[in-house]
Amino acid sequence: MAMPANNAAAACGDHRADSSEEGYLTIRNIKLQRLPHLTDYLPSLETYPNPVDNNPFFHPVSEFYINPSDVVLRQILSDGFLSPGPHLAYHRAGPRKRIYFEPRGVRAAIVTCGGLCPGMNTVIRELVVGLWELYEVREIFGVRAGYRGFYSGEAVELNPKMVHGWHRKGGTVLETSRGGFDLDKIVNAIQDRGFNQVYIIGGDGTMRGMVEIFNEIKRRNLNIAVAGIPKTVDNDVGIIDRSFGFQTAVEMAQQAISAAHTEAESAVNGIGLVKLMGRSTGHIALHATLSSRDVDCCLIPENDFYLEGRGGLFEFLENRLKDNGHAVVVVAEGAGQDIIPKTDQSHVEEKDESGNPVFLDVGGWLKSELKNWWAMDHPKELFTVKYIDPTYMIRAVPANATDNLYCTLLAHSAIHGAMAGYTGFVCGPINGNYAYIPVEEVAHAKNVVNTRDHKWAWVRSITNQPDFGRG
Ligand SMILES: Nc1ncnc2c1ncn2[C@@H]1O[C@H](COP(=O)(O)OP(=O)(O)O)[C@@H](O)[C@H]1O
Ligand SMILES: O=P(O)(O)OC[C@H]1O[C@](O)(COP(=O)(O)O)[C@@H](O)[C@@H]1O
Ligand SMILES: [Mg+2]
Repeated sequence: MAMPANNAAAACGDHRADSSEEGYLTIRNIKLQRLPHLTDYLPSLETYPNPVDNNPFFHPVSEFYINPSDVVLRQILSDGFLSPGPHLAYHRAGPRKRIYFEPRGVRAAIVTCGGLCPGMNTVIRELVVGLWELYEVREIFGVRAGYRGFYSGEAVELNPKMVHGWHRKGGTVLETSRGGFDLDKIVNAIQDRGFNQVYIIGGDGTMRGMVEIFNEIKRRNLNIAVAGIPKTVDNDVGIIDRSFGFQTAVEMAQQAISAAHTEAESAVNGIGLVKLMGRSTGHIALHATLSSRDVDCCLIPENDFYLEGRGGLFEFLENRLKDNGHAVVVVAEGAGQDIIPKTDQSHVEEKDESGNPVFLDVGGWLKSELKNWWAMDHPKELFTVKYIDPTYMIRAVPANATDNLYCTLLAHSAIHGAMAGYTGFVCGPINGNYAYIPVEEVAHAKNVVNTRDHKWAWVRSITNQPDFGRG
């Protein structure tokens, strides 16, 4: 008998559900975020036993399966007096006892979109291996080169043998691209090719596209589950703890900082300047600064800065050079965009194919400003700026061990969710536990550095950098 898997009220017994505000279900002190499910618009879908039941490697015990009423709390820190509840929660990720797809009837498609990020190949590999080994799915396809690949070419058939060593490679074997989002063509192609599970690996832009795909599939009443796996080297996707590949990128960034430090230390009045990725968020710069300890000043898009006068960057560096003889500055690519003088050409904001702003080169500009400043103020003293821009080197690498494990759990969570009939969802860790989150929410939740919290205070206590008038 089919149990409406999404309906936590039914799962918990209706008497325990206190109210059902739109988008949420309040059960006692928990406000559970509603998760889209195929039965929302196809109410009479059949269910099947989970094939993991018969898998000789799992021997599932009763605790193995996740109940529809198992939740992950959004906030684990709260003031008991100020926030007595109800507390926002999401459905917990993991295998369900009954599933909504007959495994041999599944035709899965996997696509990667947007910029590279360490671990993309691991996610693809684990989707293929997980679908094959856990659920006995035999029709798995890789869509080539991003969203446009749905309608512009044939998908590649994948199996565990083919993807065996992919976790050791950087980039994405399926290839990726920006732009090329054509809703009708994409959904027509999904329908024509008979895909009934679509796994989308991408960042904030990709997730906004996924919302449209999911809504269109729903509008057409199609029995197709759409699952998202958030990918962003910038760590700018909200709600989840962090994105996969981010830690690997921070590790790579540290190598650039370490080289800048060596160069600066070995020169008279040496400045090591490192520009790091981070389109409009400074997470990579911040984490690389905190973990390296060699950084004297960290400039991020969330915190405006200025060069001249009291409390400015030049004054700070002057003191640092006097005290230490060298200094290291880390700047995120999106920082300082408002103070870089614009030429007539650069006045027109450039955009990439996906509509993301293309930034002016803050590193190159800062390097020349530093040289001009020193030449003006100390014409007779030696001075060196060594500028390092590792750009793609921090993201075009295989994932480290932690990220590889993380990618595996993400892929398996996505599979379990789609098999359970959930759709229009993204999976990710919240406070260390894997959850399913409606894609609509993830697509609009940006994760920026909070310069008012402890982490930023920690950066300032390590660097002693100025607050640039925010004090
Ligand atoms: N608002 C949007 N609606 C639909 N598709 C979008 C939207 N923004 C981006 N996309 C598509 O998502 C894909 C990846 O977007 P992009 O911003 O380049 O990377 P990321 O997803 O990593 O942020 C591209 O194919 C792009 O056309
Ligand atoms: O040159 P590309 O491939 O467009 O990528 C550059 C951008 O990609 C990023 O790594 C972010 O990419 P996503 O938005 O795809 O995650 C930024 O840090 C950087 O500005
Ligand atoms: Mg993005």
